[in-house]
Amino acid sequence: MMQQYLRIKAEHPDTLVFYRMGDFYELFYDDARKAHRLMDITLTTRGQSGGEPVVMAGVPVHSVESYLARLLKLGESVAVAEQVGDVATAKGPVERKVTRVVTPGTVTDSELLDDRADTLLLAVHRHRGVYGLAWLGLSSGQLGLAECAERELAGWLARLAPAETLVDRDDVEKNAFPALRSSKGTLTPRPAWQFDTGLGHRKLCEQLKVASLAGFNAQDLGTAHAAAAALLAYAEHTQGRALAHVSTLTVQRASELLELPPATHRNLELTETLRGERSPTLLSLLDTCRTGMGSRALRHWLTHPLRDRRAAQMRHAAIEQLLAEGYEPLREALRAVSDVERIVSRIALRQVRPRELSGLRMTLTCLPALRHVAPHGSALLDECHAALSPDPTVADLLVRAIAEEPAVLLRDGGVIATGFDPELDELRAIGQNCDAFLIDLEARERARTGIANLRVQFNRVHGFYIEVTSSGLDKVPADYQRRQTMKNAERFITPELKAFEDKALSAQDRALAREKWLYEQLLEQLQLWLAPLAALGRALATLDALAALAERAATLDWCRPEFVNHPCIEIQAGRHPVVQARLQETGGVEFIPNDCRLDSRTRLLVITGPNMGGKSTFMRQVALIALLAAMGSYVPARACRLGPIDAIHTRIGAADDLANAQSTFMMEMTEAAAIIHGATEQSLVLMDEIGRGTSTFDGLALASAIATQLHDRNKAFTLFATHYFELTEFPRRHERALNFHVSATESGDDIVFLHAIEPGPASRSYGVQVARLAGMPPVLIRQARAALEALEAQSRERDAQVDLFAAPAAAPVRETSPVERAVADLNPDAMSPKEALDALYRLKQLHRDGDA
Ligand SMILES: Nc1ncnc2c1ncn2[C@@H]1O[C@H](COP(=O)(O)OP(=O)(O)OP(=O)(O)O)[C@@H](O)[C@H]1O
Repeated sequence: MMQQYLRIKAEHPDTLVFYRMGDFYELFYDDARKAHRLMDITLTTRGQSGGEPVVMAGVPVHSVESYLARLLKLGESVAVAEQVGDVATAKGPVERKVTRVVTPGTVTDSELLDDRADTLLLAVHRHRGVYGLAWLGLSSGQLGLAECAERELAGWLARLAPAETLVDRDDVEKNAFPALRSSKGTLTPRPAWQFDTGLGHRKLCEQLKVASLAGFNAQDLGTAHAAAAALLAYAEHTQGRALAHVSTLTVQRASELLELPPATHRNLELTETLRGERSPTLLSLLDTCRTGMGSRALRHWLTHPLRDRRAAQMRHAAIEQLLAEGYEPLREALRAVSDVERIVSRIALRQVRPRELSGLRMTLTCLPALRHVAPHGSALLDECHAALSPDPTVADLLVRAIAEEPAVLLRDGGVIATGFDPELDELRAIGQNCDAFLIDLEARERARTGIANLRVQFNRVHGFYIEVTSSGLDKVPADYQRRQTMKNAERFITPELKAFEDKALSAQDRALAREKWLYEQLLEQLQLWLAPLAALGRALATLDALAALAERAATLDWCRPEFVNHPCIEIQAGRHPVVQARLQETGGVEFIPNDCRLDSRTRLLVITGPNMGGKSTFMRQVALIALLAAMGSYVPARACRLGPIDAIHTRIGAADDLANAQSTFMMEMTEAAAIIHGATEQSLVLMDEIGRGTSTFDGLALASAIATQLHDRNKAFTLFATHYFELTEFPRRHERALNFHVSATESGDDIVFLHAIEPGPASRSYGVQVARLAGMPPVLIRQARAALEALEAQSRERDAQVDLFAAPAAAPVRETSPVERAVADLNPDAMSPKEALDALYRLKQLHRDGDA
């Protein structure tokens, strides 16, 4: 048996192997030690193999799913080796085979998956500075390809949030992907040869059943094809079969998406709070979907907003229609809907459970009612409607084939409906007639033996038996054979009962085998309907997400944003949706709405004001409104008009990134540098207190240089919050900049925040008052106030004014050397090899002369 185990283990060296032994899955040696460490299951030793005691740990079969879930969460993969041989007839150990490999990126089990987020498997391949990406949602059937530059990789990882990423083993050893280190999913090294462009192209064509990828606009993505080769091979390997439900491909080009760098994802708390929690975030506020499919669609819209605003506009129009016609009946109807998208994938992978099929049946039968309440009248709603009428054959088949309330597992029987298959019905009838036979037998035997309390019974271990208590033992007839002795009774079997037992048990076995076969046939038939069922899943998901957005718009009083083609961000009475919701929950304090107006003449706002005044909240709300509009949602404002936006960049104070050994200041500058390099005239940039991580002079100098750069060169729409009062001079010298401040008033020693954004610079900073509010001891506050007065007096006395915004002196002009001039004169295209060699000698000579 250990030989068999070691053979299986050798095929799965990087994966924990669960080896089925009776009612347990056993892990051996290092796998056992690891399982002990990760899940605290008891280590034991048993027997010896190769002279060493065998270290093992076991997991009960009935609770295996919960252990798998825990291991997947920890990023581990598991190969499950089942007994496939016949226990009764096997000589030596029963044959075992790995029947499934469960990995973080390829699970499809509804119990192991997060309902409300997609689980993606990603493969990344690097070739000549280009990164090829290929990803697969095994439980949704979506396949995607993209290529990007190194600086964009982190953005893609943040957007896709893969559960597992496949990379070339050599690259892992060379530590070639620093961006992957900060990605949360599991990193799985794969052999280099699996990342092959030609192989990938072929595999993609086979998968999609096409001769060329041109139809998907994916022809020219060689590096991504190489990633796809590894991706598809791994997915098929873990599923043990082809992926019938993966029939289409999306190519995503970064230039088509509104760019949301990882810092923006984090700072705006889109799907996770800064502390890594799921709520309160923008998504948790938005997601009132009735189904997991709807939640996943909504998350996708939020993390993949498109620059082209047509898709968003179609969603806006659908929401308007839902608001006009009523969305509640539709949301009610969606409660009865199962996760069709995942069920369809599991049908394709032939892993679908009986209860999932009865869920699908329920969904299909309630579709007419759902169609009735789903509003028409917008392009997107009409498109969804069209997918809500799948061929009735599927529903009919499921009604006939699957029992009203099927068992959880096929192996328990009771899955196929009565009346579907005459042979199964007959086998079942034998089992059901059992009761009548036993009652009859009991009566006959009592009469024959005269033992009044004789009982005919059954248990799983001993089968059928006749039980006679001690008082009746002397009346037991000769044809009774003893089966078991109890404390106060004996159990017997008779030839008649034995014959019946054989028939009943074999009928039961045959019924189970028949059910299994019928179920497989059913799955085979369902393969014909995968495409329309997948379209149904998508339509239901879209309707659910739209209805949730409509509900949010109505409940939270949001408005439909307007898109225009000229550059502008105009928001009237905008609110930060998450802060507003929190204020309402915690004490009924009113959120103060604020306007924002940026256009081609006003591109940068310098925002000053006290700590706690609401600067960060205001800046974030502008970004959230722009993002909500781009994803197709209504927005928290009275009115909103937006020009084209290509990216939202944010630089907002963050904690030290200790994991990557970067100081706060280094992080601050790295992020700011990325913005300076990436922001365009169509980008929205939030800069919150840049420069505060270093000394005052350094910080001020850098902040003013960064503001100048953003204003003069990038020309991005910029909200620039700062505590450096000196920067309020900026707008006087820069025509497209304006000062704004958050208002506050003093009442005695106390400060009252008004949270209103008003034109002009702040008059003072109120830092000491805020410290007092925070509970600093009075003596400390007095000392700080005295020091502040002294500093202010000193600064008034200093008359010299530094010109913070003066253009730097031009870099000194350097004389070019004779070698450089000679190189500039060369024209390699017009040279013969001989001339080129001569030129090389001449250059060498010139260089030598220069040194001399
Ligand atoms: N418009 C508003 N209406 C009501 N309350 C607000 C508003 N804006 C902010 N607040 C409240 O004030 C708190 C502080 O806001 P915020 O963090 O935006 O201040 P800040 O000016 O950026 O402070 P700091 O300079 O210390 O970072 C928020 O948590 C919120 O409770």
